[in-house]
Amino acid sequence: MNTDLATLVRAVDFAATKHTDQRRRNASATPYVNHVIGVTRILVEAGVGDVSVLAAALLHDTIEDTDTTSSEIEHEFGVAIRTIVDEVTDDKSLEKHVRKQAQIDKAPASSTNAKLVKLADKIHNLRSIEGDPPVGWDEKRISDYFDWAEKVTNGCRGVNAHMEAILDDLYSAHRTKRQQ
Ligand SMILES: Nc1nc2c(ncn2[C@@H]2O[C@H](COP(=O)(O)OP(=O)(O)O)[C@@H](OP(=O)(O)OP(=O)(O)O)[C@H]2O)c(=O)[nH]1
Ligand SMILES: [Mn+2]
Repeated sequence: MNTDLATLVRAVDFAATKHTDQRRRNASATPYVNHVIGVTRILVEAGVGDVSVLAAALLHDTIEDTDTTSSEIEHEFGVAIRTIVDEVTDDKSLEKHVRKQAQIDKAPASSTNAKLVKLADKIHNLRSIEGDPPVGWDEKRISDYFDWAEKVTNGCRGVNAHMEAILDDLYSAHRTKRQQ
């Protein structure tokens, strides 16, 4: 089999297995793996064809949200993919506000590949917040997430015009809605 295709299938299977007991926090408790598959689809539709970036997108929440370790990713998928996943992994031992600020601060110096995954991750989260928000999120929490995401994605600009245009539309639609 084509090795790129094999890597992607192994990554989707690895992600589905690792996230198997996790659900999104929306009312219908969507399987968590739908998020990482959706993020990867956004990249493909934005013209990203690098298999390392697409596999890293499939794996991007495994270290942060499951028992997966960085060395396990390296062992299974190699150093290039491990490096991208590490770059988009938050340090969960930090307090939430410190962790959120760190994403803003670290974004501009991230690699192009990590920026691509971050842009797609934020697009997927913002779209799902608008259409099917996490249970208990009021308008203020939603607006705060939009404001924070904009700061992070502003630090990731210059790597993909298609995703940046999607984000511009999401932020401007949200601003219009907020003013109503
Ligand atoms: N929009 C949305 N998000 C959900 C849902 N269920 C789980 N999440 C996850 O929650 C995170 C956003 O919620 P926050 O309250 O800001 O963050 P926290 O979980 O890290 O504390 C995202 O993590 P992340 O993907 O690691 O990205 P990031 O936002 O931390 O960069 C997102 O994937 C859902 O139903 N809708
Ligand atoms: Mn994510």
